[in-house]
Amino acid sequence: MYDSYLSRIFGDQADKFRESKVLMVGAGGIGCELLKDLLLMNYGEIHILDLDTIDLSNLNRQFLFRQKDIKQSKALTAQKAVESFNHNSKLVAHHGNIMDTNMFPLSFFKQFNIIFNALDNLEARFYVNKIALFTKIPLIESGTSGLKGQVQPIYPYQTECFACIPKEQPKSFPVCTIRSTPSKPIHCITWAKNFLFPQLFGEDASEQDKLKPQDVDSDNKAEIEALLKESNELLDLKALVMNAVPEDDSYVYKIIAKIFKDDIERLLLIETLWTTREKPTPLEFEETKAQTFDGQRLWTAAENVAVFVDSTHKIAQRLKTGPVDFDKDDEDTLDFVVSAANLRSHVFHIPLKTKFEIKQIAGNIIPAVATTNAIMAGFSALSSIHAFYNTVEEKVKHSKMVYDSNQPARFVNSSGLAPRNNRCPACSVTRGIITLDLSQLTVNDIREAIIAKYGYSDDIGIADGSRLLYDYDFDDNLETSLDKVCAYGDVLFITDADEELDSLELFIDRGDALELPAFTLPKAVKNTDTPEDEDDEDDFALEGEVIDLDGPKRKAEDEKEPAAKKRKLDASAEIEIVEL
Ligand SMILES: Nc1ncnc2c1ncn2[C@@H]1O[C@H](COP(=O)(O)OP(=O)(O)OP(=O)(O)O)[C@@H](O)[C@H]1O
Ligand SMILES: [Zn+2]
Repeated sequence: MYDSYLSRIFGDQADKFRESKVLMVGAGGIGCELLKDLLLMNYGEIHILDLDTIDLSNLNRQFLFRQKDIKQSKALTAQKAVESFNHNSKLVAHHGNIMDTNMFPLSFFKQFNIIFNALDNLEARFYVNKIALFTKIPLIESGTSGLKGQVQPIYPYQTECFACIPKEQPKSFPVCTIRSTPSKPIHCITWAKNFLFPQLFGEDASEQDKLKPQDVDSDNKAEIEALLKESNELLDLKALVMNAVPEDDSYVYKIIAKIFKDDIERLLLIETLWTTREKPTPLEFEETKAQTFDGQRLWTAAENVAVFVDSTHKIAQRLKTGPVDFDKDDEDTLDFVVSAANLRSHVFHIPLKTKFEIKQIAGNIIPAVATTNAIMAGFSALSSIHAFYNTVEEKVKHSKMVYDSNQPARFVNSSGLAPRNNRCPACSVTRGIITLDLSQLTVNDIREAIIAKYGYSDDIGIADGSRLLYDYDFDDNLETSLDKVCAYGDVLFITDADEELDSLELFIDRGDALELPAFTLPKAVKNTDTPEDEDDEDDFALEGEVIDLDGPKRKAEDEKEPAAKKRKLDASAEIEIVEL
């Protein structure tokens, strides 16, 4: 009966769902919705993969989970939760990190017809994108951020991949703004969370961590000296924290005096800093009772001192049993960041903020909206029907990118898929899978095999990720067994020193005998232009990020298509301090 509904909606395609195996990566906000949708489409086999366990804060929108499931695996719980639904799909749950190549080697991915991403970070998204390129499996990428959401079907090498359009970098501030001349609340919050907190409570601050002149990128000699003195004295204060005893919190006042008074007085001596800026006022304070206050209202300077003492002393005690990291949901660490940021704001005549406001900023919180997740999961599931057309041309022609905007006139928008960007660091490279037994071969064996297979000259470079294994001037490893220098799941990068043939990326997969992918390597494109974007998809350093898939960098072709302009995936911008 239900099958006939499906056939009415999807026609012949419905049969194909039943014969297909799909992988869903991420069983969070979008994943819970998507799993239900995939079941309703009667997919033959659905693999649910997530590395995490359920948290109380997930329950408001991840509707497959209940209070009793807290701390349980998301993947396994999601599977159990839907088992009771009326469905015909075979379900397989995997509790693990998608980037774990031991658990999920390339052969694991090869069994799927479609991969659905329902992830929340760039690193994993880039990784799955790369896997999709190696395996040529269609990938349906999705993401939401508050009311914004997006679904991008990716047909490897045919359409824009996840790395084709540069991603927006995390918001960053110059180190001098953070350390010497803040002018906005965010500068003070960043200072408290990313500088002061790790300095006082971070794990191995030691002599080696003392700031050296070369670490400070400023032309102002006096400023450099002040910063050096300031941060090296801070390490002495850390000793006070480490040696704190429960009954005595007086050391915290020494910390306050140094950070909010002495350091500020030192900064004031550098006249050049204040020619165009308002001068800070060193903090005058009295010792008060350590305590906390209601987080919805603004605290006075004296109240912030009381909270600073309370939270510092509590964290100091906790350090005795293990490291303490900043976490927006950890009251002590949040109180510390709130009071430290506010005291700094007070000193620099910047408006203070409530604990509630600072929690949003320091925790990079953009509230997740269950409805946006449900809508995008629905489009993600629906997009998969195009993957069943017979020809690539048809698949691409019918597929659409879907995204919403908060403009009431047109909440949901779509546009055709853009072709791949021939400058994309991920999909403009020739890629293949090499199968071999690492323990049976040396670097030289692989070097000779590659040269023979693709017609490179003798002068090639072989790197594993960013580590050089061989080049003309570096042959130390030639006789080294490959299992000493590579692992399954690594990617070998082959370059032609003569620049005759194109570079090549080979994904190392486990196998009995050496097998190299068969293709004719294109001639190298001698590119003399400055690349528009140096953003390497292998640069996995970004976490919690704003992804603006086609912000200002997007080029003319989309100018004609304003609907395709604003596409964001998630927007939990981690704040970074950069040196200018
Ligand atoms: N490398 C990875 N391997 C497997 N699962 C991952 C990986 N990275 C992220 N995930 C999972 O993707 C899901 C994304 O879901 P969602 O965006 O709702 O985040 P969340 O962690 O559940 O919620 P919040 O971030 O709001 O606390 C999470 O369940 C997360 O565990
Ligand atoms: Zn690409």
